Amino acid sequence: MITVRGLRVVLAGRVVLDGVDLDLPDDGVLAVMGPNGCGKTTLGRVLLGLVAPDGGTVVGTPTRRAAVFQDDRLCEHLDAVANVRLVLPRGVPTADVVDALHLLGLPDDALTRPVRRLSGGQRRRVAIARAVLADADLVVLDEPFTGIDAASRPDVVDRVAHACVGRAVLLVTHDRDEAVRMGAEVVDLVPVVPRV
Ligand SMILES: Nc1ncnc2c1ncn2[C@@H]1O[C@H](COP(=O)(O)OP(=O)(O)OP(=O)(O)O)[C@@H](O)[C@H]1O
Repeated sequence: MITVRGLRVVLAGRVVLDGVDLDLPDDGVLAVMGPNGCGKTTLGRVLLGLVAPDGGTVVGTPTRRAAVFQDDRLCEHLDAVANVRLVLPRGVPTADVVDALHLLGLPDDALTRPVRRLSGGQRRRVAIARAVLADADLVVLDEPFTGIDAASRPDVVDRVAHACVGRAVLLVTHDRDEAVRMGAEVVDLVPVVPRV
């Protein structure tokens, strides 16, 4: 269990998170919702170790962590298979990587081109594959399904939910239906009210 108590984060002199309490089970999805700027991404970045808390405690964060960030953060000159291979142990057959990318809706002709030449939705699928195939105990998914077309989105959500069974997942989303589909407990983050 990851336990967050009284979390406070100050960025550029502004209090972004204050008094945040939440529990993220080792095997479960917690969806964080709330208005733009309320600190959802910042919370995910704290769990990933990218932002240090200015107050409160975060206990139980596992060592192995993976993420889908709002920007894809792919290695632009590598193809989809090579991007996923970055997080896999040596010896995983290429056919297994290809199968995983197919399951997330990548067509054959998108597998072997540098990812800089893929569409936005195709790149997203590669970023998702890389995060869920990594051997991580915590997966932070920051609006992961943005750019995935409406027709295939439910299937991608289901595949991600299936791939994440047995890990702690923090899902940042603006879509309550998506959170429910992921089997998430939903937490509404309240924006910090500036003191005057
Ligand atoms: N590096 C930074 N330096 C200063 N302020 C920042 C920084 N990153 C984020 N912020 C500010 O912190 C606040 C929270 O940002 P954050 O991205 O966590 O919100 P969010 O809830 O994820 O928003 P959205 O729904 O728009 O993605 C915002 O007011 C933002 O401007």
